[in-house]
Amino acid sequence: MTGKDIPGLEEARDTIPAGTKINVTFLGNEDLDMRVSAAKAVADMGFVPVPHISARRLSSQGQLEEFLGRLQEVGATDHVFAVGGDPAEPEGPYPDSLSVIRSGVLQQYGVKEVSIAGYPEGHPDIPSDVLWRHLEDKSAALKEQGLDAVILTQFAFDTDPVTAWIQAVRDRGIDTEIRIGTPGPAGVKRLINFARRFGVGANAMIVKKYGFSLTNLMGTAGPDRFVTDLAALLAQNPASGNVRLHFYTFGGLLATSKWARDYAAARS
Ligand SMILES: NC(=O)C1=CN([C@@H]2O[C@H](COP(=O)(O)OP(=O)(O)OC[C@H]3O[C@@H](n4cnc5c(N)ncnc54)[C@H](O)[C@@H]3O)[C@@H](O)[C@H]2O)C=CC1
Ligand SMILES: Nc1nc(=O)c2c([nH]1)NC[C@@H]1CN(c3ccc(C(=O)N[C@@H](CCC(=O)O)C(=O)O)cc3)CN21
Repeated sequence: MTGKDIPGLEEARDTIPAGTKINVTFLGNEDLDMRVSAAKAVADMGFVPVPHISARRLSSQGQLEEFLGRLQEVGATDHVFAVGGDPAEPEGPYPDSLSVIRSGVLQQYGVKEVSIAGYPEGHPDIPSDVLWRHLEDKSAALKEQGLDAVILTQFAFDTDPVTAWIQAVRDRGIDTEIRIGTPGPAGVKRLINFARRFGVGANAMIVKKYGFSLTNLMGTAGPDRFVTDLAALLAQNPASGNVRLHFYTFGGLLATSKWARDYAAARS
């Protein structure tokens, strides 16, 4: 959820299982108060907040500590997502999430588990060898610091790069839990726009397999086939290890939570 989504969370709360992790983004158009209020709302409703920390958006160590201090007051520091951040140039002392992890500041505010980003299709502005080196270095740094790690991926519409990437992570000896970024049901136009913005593959072939068409932007699309296909592919390969889903709620929290509830119910 974003800092603006507290009403959406209230609307969806009865549809989300207690204890569900809910991430709170660190967007440039939101401020500290909004991020802390959203994390507090998540905790107050019986869910587990995972606030995002965007390294390149931090102007100083003081700002990082102020954010973590405020989050700790509302019981929202057990889990965080440490990510680089989209600014082309760092706004302060942290050029990447590795430098936030290595600062040692996280533990001082009660952080126990850190999720880090994964890119099954790479990143438009970061070379692939740099991404892999940072994934390995972050995994090692978290181990050294005694912090639990989770890898949370960019969303995708195509299961092929996702399964190949999971294999590549395991081949590097990284056995961390992986959460595959999965778009919750949302308007097709919105899905395509977000995919473009973040460099996620969405050509005609990919989206046809996923379940929508580039020539009809009117409807909505959910991850039914994506999740069903992914589950089947992972079941064929036990070396995939611990792989779960992370939903991006581009179409709102309620639409995603209803989708997940109904999908699970249909299979139980
Ligand atoms: N996967 C997700 O859900 C999200 C991803 N992102 C974006 O993904 C990007 C990378 O994040 P991480 O994997 O945590 O990287 P990272 O912090 O581990 O950094 C890896 C390397 O990429 C460089 N780098 C990081 N962000 C950059 C940028 N915006 N432009 C140019 N170089 C950059 C760093 O200097 C470093 O060398 C960032 O742009 C981040 O904002 C942001 C929010 C959510
Ligand atoms: N490279 C990268 N940077 C990101 O910031 C990012 C990713 N990848 N991958 C997906 C996640 C999810 N993100 C987001 C970002 C914005 C909204 C959102 O609802 N933004 C609006 C509405 C704007 C719109 O409609 O375009 C807002 O009110 O801020 C949701 C998820 C950001 N994320």
